[in-house]
Amino acid sequence: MSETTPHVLIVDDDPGIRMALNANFLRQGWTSETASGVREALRLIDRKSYDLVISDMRMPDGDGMEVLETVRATAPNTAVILLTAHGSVSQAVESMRHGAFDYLTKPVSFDQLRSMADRVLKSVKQQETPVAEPTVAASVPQATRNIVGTSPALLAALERARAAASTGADVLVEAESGAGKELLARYIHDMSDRANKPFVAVNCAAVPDHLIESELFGHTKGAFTGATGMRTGKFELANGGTLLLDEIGEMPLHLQPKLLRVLQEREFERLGDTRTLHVDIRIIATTNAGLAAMVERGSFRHDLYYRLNVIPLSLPPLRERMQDLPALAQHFALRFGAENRCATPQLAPSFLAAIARHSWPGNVREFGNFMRRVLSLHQGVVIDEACFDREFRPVLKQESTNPQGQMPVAGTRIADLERMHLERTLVLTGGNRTHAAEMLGVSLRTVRNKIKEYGLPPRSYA
Ligand SMILES: Nc1ncnc2c1ncn2[C@@H]1O[C@H](COP(=O)(O)OP(=O)(O)OP(=O)(O)O)[C@@H](O)[C@H]1O
Repeated sequence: MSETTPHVLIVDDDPGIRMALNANFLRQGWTSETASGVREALRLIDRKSYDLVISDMRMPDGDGMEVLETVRATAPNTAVILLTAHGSVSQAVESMRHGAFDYLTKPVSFDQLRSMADRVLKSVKQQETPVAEPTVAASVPQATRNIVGTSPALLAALERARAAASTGADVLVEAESGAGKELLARYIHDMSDRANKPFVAVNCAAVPDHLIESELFGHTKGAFTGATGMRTGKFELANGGTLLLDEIGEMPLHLQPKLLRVLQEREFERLGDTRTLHVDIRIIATTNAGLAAMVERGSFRHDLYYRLNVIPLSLPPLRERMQDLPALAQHFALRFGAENRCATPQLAPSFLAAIARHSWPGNVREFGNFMRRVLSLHQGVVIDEACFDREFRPVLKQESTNPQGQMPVAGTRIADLERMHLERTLVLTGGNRTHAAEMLGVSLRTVRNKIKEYGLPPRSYA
């Protein structure tokens, strides 16, 4: 934010509102400019820098989300307040106001807008100082804005993450699948002094066992059959920044000593090479299985566990922070509107009440998948409880009444067929993933990945 008077851009296709706000801000001694639509606003944002952009949501040539996305991408220190004429989601919007950016429902009084503007600008200023208050208030850096929610449990996790970020120590994030571990890891990176350096993620469960060593450490040409060229490993790629080892519990036992050495010494060799490479990285590992129990069973080395667990962080499952649901619902609705270049779908209070009656065992991933399904299948209408009832399919429960099921009608998407087939198989095997993998003729890893991809609640499956 500039040290002098704030510079504001008002975007509204209604000339009356535009001129009234402009005159009021100018009277307050602010520098104010106006744009009559999205295109003009994007041109101005491209050329000049503003402390604050106040944008109408619906305009003939686009919507305020486009303005917001552009500002987020190009001017992270510019605050955005969106104005909407649609009041049906006031509760969600109120939560959203604290989570992603500020939001006011029209008609707004100038005083109301002015006091929100002051608060937002103050928050930006705090964020620009080196030691900022941990908060998910409006107009904070990109990473924070992506983490939606204001429940005490989430805020406490973010506060701890910020504290961890400032230390530079390695971190172990433990949470259920889909709860937001990777998001939290990115947040730690973005809040740390490595923010401008690479953030490299490796999903240890997704890389086949025989490839993970070269994936991490790289290899020279001819290091093993099939190594036709030199490959730079993820440790090298992350040099200076952060390496995320997602699902660390899946790290093969035989590789764990080598990983321990990198954690301790920050050095390693590429496969097929004798030269020792030194790296400066922060490691963030995540796990959704009880890693401590794996240590007890001997499937994870205790020395590696203690080395990784320098700062343990946990993120509560969604059912323990249900307060975040309205803001998350609104977040997915806004995203749907932006991605599909349509107006942001409206969510009725009855819909918000319906989602709050379920515990979402697959966490934010399951909830996000559900929102995408509802919004895709009910376009152009207010999303209410009836839409919820039609689309909500409690995983397993519905299928378990008739595990054999009937063949779905032609026209069902292949991905839906695959999901249904996987769910049925899991019902038949009593949730045993190993048996399900055998029945389906795929690897256990594939079953795990598909469970994750479709947002099926992991707890249900042994
Ligand atoms: N608080 C949140 N606000 C917005 N989106 C979220 C939030 N938490 C999670 N998500 C979204 O939910 C999805 C799952 O999150 P993420 O991948 O971080 O979870 P995870 O715990 O790492 O999952 P897994 O253990 O399955 O890898 C992502 O699309 C992420 O963007």
